Amino acid sequence: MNSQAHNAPVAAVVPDSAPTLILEGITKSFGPVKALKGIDLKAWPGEVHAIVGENGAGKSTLINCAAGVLKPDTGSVLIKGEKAPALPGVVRGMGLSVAFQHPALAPDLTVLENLRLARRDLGVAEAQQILDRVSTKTLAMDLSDRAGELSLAQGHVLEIARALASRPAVFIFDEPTEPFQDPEVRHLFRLIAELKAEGTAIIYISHRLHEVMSIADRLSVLRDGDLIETRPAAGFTPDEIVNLIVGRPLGQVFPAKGQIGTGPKLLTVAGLSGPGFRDVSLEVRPGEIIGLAGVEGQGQRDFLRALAGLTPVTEGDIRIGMAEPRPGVANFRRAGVGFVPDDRHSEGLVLSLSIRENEGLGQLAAISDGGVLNAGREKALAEQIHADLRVKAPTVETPVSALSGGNQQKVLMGREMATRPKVMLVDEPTKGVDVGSRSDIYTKLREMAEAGVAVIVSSADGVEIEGLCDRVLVFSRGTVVAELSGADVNDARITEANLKATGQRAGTEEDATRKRSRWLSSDQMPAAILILLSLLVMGVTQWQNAYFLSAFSIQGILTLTTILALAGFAQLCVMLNGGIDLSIGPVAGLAVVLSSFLITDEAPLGIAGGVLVILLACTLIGLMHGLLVEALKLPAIVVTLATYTGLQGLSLVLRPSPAGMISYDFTDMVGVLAGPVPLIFLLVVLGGIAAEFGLFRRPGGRALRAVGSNPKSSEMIGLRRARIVLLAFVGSGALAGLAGILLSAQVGIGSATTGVSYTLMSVTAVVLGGAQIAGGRGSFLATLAGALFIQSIIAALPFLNLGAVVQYILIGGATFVAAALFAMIRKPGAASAH
Ligand SMILES: Nc1ncnc2c1ncn2[C@@H]1O[C@H](COP(=O)(O)OP(=O)(O)OP(=O)(O)O)[C@@H](O)[C@H]1O
Repeated sequence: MNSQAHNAPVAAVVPDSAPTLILEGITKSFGPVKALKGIDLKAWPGEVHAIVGENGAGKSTLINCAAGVLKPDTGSVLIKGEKAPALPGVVRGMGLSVAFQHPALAPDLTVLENLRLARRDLGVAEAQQILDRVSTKTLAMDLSDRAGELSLAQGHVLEIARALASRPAVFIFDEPTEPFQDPEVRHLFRLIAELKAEGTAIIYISHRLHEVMSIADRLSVLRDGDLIETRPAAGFTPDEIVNLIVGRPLGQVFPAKGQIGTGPKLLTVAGLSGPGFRDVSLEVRPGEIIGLAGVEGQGQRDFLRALAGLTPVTEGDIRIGMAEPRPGVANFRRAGVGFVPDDRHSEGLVLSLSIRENEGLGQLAAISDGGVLNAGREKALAEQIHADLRVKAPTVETPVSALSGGNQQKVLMGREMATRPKVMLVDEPTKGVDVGSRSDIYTKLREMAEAGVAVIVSSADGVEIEGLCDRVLVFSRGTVVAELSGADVNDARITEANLKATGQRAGTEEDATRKRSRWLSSDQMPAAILILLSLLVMGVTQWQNAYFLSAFSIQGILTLTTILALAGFAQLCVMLNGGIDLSIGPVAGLAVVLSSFLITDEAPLGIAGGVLVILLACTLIGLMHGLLVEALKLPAIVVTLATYTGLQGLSLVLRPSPAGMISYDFTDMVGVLAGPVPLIFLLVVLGGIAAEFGLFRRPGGRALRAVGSNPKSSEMIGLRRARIVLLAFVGSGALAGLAGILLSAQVGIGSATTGVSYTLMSVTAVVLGGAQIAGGRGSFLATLAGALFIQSIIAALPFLNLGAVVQYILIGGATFVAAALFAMIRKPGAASAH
């Protein structure tokens, strides 16, 4: 249907100004799925244009086309009259920002750094101002908090703040209030009113129709990729909107409340305490749905997760029927607990698997015969859920990553419901779900309660709690402060209970713990610890053997530290992107072999020429790795494993046995001292400081960490991921080459096997330095300190009369301890008080 006719500006709503955003004839297909079928839409300054539609109608796809995240198949996007390309960074620069439905944040970066991804020159004071403008007291965060440690609702606040930081002329909100409660929603609406008054054009997508009705000036309805209606919002009745969205009249959204049975208790919780909540008691009888309410972060979510066996309980009992499940989530599941977490992406679904496989994961035993999966039964199960919850996807073989947000939620809900649990725990049951499917989910939960399942729901949506639940526990500061039932289960009473009870969690002790754990989890902390450990190793060895700390051995340790640090830097470049470079050793080895041809006394190009040629060759190897990883989408480990063997072979062909003396002039040059310290060591320290500054203080370094931390989000906010990955590999090749060139001066002869051990040693230095193998975190200075620690141990052992075996045990053990320590310290929430 042609939407143009409905899309003209309406004088009562819009003054006669030009639209800030014009979408013209946008079409977009994903294979056979026609997500958008020729959409025309305009947004005017000072207007809130709401877009509603059922799950999979095409809302997010439309927004992604407007933001340049997706390239429309046809049609154009005009911002302030200018045609916008499909490049998110450019589109943002033209004045369009999106607060995405799934926050596009880099979890390993701080709040401030995430804000600066949107605007490089953002000062601390302004960043704080922006954050204060978006955040309520309950969801407040520090600029120095890591994004990965924030709660889901705080993540949404940061997402909105990030979009606001670039001062957009068009501000698109894609389901911004899903994790918000009433006070946060009201706060957001005040912000939107201010933005409207400042002349921002606002596009607002939501399934919460009462919110849409209260904020929208104009409303568009999308259905199946068509824009079927655009009118001033005041012209719609709620029933009419529902009818347009769902394509059928819906009647009652919530099913009638239940008759609470007198049967045996389904779930008994007595005096339960755990992290975030204390002394909670509850009995659930057949036929009732229990709601958990409270301001964000008051313990209700922690309590629900404890009931799922996810967090350890410190005191109290949980009984399912008469049985007491053993600790651990697997035991709780076996005892009949179904759980739907609020963060479906990180905890609920396996995005790369199909709908069928995700549904099957819920009951692997039931769909297997003698340990072999029965494909037919799995398919039948998935198709049943698909039909029951009206999941919108071509087939059950569709990967979950290709579903719209609301449909993903239905897949997750369906999986847990289908396990026929005795206790059904649901955190945000209808997050992102359209009004029609909400009704289906509520009906299913009610049917479960009536069939004798203990149903407990935690929700930020007061309307949902009021409409669905028979009894509500209101949480504040970790305890239940009110229990409401019958007619008292309403939004007003819940809010009243919240207001009466909620205080801020205070405490200088908590702040001190936070500061301490923040330092412990900082990127530079490993450097300090490793330097101390290295000094300790050297001190103990000197104490045992007075010959150890001679000028000669100090120079030896520092020279080898320099070489290993360079190899570590090379590894770090790739690891920050979430890859691993197995070829570092062979590249360094090839550089040694090439040096024995090009940096000799008879070298044809002179020393400088030889060094340059070798560096160029190694850089090209890095470039080749980057191109292969990006063009063929192969994992770095596969590409560099292949070149590991290839380069090693090449070195052996060039130097089957050690030969080719390295020029003494060059060896002397490398050995130049500044006092007792080799000059190259000082240079590598300076280089490490500069690289560290670049990594943490320059936009390029921040982009590198962001890409490693969350590649998809980085692309959505306009970082050139492919280019960054390519540059990282180029850097890696060059640095490994430089390490090899210096190594050649150290060994003095061309040998094909000299460099090989540097692959594993470089990984060790980087991991000791606290880098995250999955990408996003690492430190050049800590890698340098890691290299110093390793070389100190290697140098010390002969002086302590200990063999090489001890060296392997010590370094291996230290690496293991370091990795375990970092994993523990950096566990989400470990450094956070939220
Ligand atoms: N990357 C993708 N690959 C394949 N299909 C996709 C992809 N992204 C979206 N789709 C499909 O395009 C259609 C529109 O999806 P979209 O996410 O735009 O819906 P939506 O209106 O935002 O839904 P929701 O309210 O659930 O968020 C859906 O059928 C979805 O499955």
